[in-house]
Amino acid sequence: MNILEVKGLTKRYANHTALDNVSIKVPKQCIFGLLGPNGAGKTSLIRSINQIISPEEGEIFFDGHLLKPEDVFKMGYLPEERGLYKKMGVAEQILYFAQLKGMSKKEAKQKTKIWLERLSLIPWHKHKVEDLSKGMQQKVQFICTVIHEPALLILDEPFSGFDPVNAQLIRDEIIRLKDDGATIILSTHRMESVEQLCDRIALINKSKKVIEGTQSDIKKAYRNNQFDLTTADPITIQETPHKMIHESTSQLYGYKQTIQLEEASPNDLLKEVMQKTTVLGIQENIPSMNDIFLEAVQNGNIKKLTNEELNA
Ligand SMILES: Nc1ncnc2c1ncn2[C@@H]1O[C@H](COP(=O)(O)OP(=O)(O)OP(=O)(O)O)[C@@H](O)[C@H]1O
Repeated sequence: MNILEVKGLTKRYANHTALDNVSIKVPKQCIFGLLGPNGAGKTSLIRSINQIISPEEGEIFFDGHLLKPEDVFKMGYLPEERGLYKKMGVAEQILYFAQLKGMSKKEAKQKTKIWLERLSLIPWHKHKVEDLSKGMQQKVQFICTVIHEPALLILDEPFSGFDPVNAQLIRDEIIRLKDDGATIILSTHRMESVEQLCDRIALINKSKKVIEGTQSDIKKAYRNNQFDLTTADPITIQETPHKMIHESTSQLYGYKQTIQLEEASPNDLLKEVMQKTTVLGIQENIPSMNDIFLEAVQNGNIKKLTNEELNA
């Protein structure tokens, strides 16, 4: 079951088309990475889902029905440009946003205490927001976004302004929110977080969706038959169809090289190498999401996913 389905969305600003016939499907309780270079159209898509802007064409379905204004109460949106009232107290502000999203004062108070404890903000709860460091303010904004336990959370660069320890804390909280039943759309340029968190990914480039699928299907599609091979002695792989693309000598243990297999299988490679020396290790070089992003956006190399029809 999809919590969100976007069908054929087109958004134009004056004479610029920011979204061109974009469709995505976001299944319930997944972390969905919305990726794309600057200016691709991600914010335009997020704002359309939040009903901040109106697209010219297309439809958005939320939880099985055509999106309606009151669905905003079941969503939480952390925009890239943060918007807290700097002169307001920390707890006061969280309570304000919680009630704005429909929570009773009693429930909002209970949840505020839990979240302030979770994110180590209890000593600051009476301070004005402007007294807090940037990272602490980011934590307050995160709480304001999630306090009403929305079914759909849209987080735009949620890790910006955080040190590595607090970024990990927020990553852990995102996983906890998913485990508790929420669906999360995560828009970020931090590819290590995408690798760590996202079940599914859509890549938007130049206003169009160019890839959509599970992280594992996307990685399978971009496998390039490269293997890191470590051997006891330095050897040269000359025989076709192997192509050695890099050789480096490990100072600690064995000799490592990266082999590009053309026609051959890893077993063929191993058979050949085993006649010459001892194999200490072989591992497939799976492209990272960062490699795939660059390949798709810079080189325009868009691979078809095997189950693409499921995502069309
Ligand atoms: N209000 C607007 N008026 C005119 N053009 C706009 C407006 N908002 C966005 N655009 C243009 O639409 C395109 C898509 O912008 P959008 O903010 O959706 O991209 P993005 O993928 O979120 O980028 P980034 O990663 O830099 O935040 C850009 O070329 C942008 O200049």
